[in-house]
Amino acid sequence: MSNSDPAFSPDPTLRPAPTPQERAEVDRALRPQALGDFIGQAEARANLRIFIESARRRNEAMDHVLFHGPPGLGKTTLAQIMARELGVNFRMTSGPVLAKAGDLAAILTNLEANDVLFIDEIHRLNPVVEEVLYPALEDFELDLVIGEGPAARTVRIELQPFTLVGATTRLGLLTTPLRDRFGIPTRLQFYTVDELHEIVSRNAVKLGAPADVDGAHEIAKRARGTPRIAGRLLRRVVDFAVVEGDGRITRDIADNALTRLGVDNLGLDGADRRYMGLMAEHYGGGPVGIETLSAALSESRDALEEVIEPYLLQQGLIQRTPRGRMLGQRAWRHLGLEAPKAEQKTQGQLFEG
Ligand SMILES: Nc1ncnc2c1ncn2[C@@H]1O[C@H](COP(=O)(O)OP(=O)(O)OP(=O)(O)O)[C@@H](O)[C@H]1O
Ligand SMILES: [Mg+2]
Repeated sequence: MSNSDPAFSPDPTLRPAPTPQERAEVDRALRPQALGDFIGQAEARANLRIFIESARRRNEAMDHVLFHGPPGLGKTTLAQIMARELGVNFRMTSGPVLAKAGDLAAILTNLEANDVLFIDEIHRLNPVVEEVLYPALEDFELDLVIGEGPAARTVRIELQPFTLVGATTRLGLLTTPLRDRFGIPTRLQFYTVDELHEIVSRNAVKLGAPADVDGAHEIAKRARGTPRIAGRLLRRVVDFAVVEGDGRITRDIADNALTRLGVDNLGLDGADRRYMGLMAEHYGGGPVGIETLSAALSESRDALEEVIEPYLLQQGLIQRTPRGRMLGQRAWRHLGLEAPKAEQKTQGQLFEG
């Protein structure tokens, strides 16, 4: 519709489908590399900038950082950016991968001074490994037990100072002692539509399919506040733009593509609508327990709590109450259903008490 938009520089070249390797390269190309390229999370970014600069000037390891928040908001990306800005190596592992204390010891003893060690899914660390981590975080020391039975002895190993960056989608599952050892706990927030708009516009150019203002807006507003989803939707819209349009992303192309992919005008997909539809149709809008929803939807409780619910909560589509989940008024409207009278009464009572 806005072919005359100045931000619009058409590149109608048809290109062959990318190989998986090319896709990985695109992923790398889309990941912001410097703090200055990272859009959104203004507060976290401003603070990190100070802490990074201070650590650099003092030539010290930066304090340990914990990133928490829903998937796809940029935890891994920020950890990589931190290492790059600090000018140190980036080592990456994850909670479930570190099965034995020795696995962690091997990584820690190989770190160079001030390196960043990133542990993804840190809430899934084995308790034995976690014990080993405590003195490493506090005093840069490892206490390792060598041998077994009566011959067992403890050796203390000095480590280079390092920065642990932990990431988790489930802050509540972290033990208190582990949580307390992070000097810089940082919660990542859902992105605003304007922030996602900026991300989509930049990435569209990098993908060779520029988006006009309305096209980028349409994708941004349907990306569930999440850059990873924005990236995924953008790629699919590019496919439609290339095959059914002239390679440029307009509002019509984006709207048509996203609707055909089952992403509605709030950005909800089939899984979100199934969740809300079940609550409306079978449980009168709740309250209904998470275990019941999990069984009825054949989705793990974790998937519901980590992936589906955060955005629905943020959008006021559902509420969490002591007695279970409830559908909000907005969800009833979105589903095109009438909220039962009783539902309103229960809600009133819950919020009074
Ligand atoms: N601020 C941002 N600007 C542009 N792109 C971003 C931004 N944040 C994240 N992305 C992109 O979104 C995708 C997901 O980011 P990332 O892998 O860092 O998320 P995450 O929080 O680590 O997710 P998970 O919890 O699933 O590990 C990446 O492709 C990344 O390039
Ligand atoms: Mg990650």
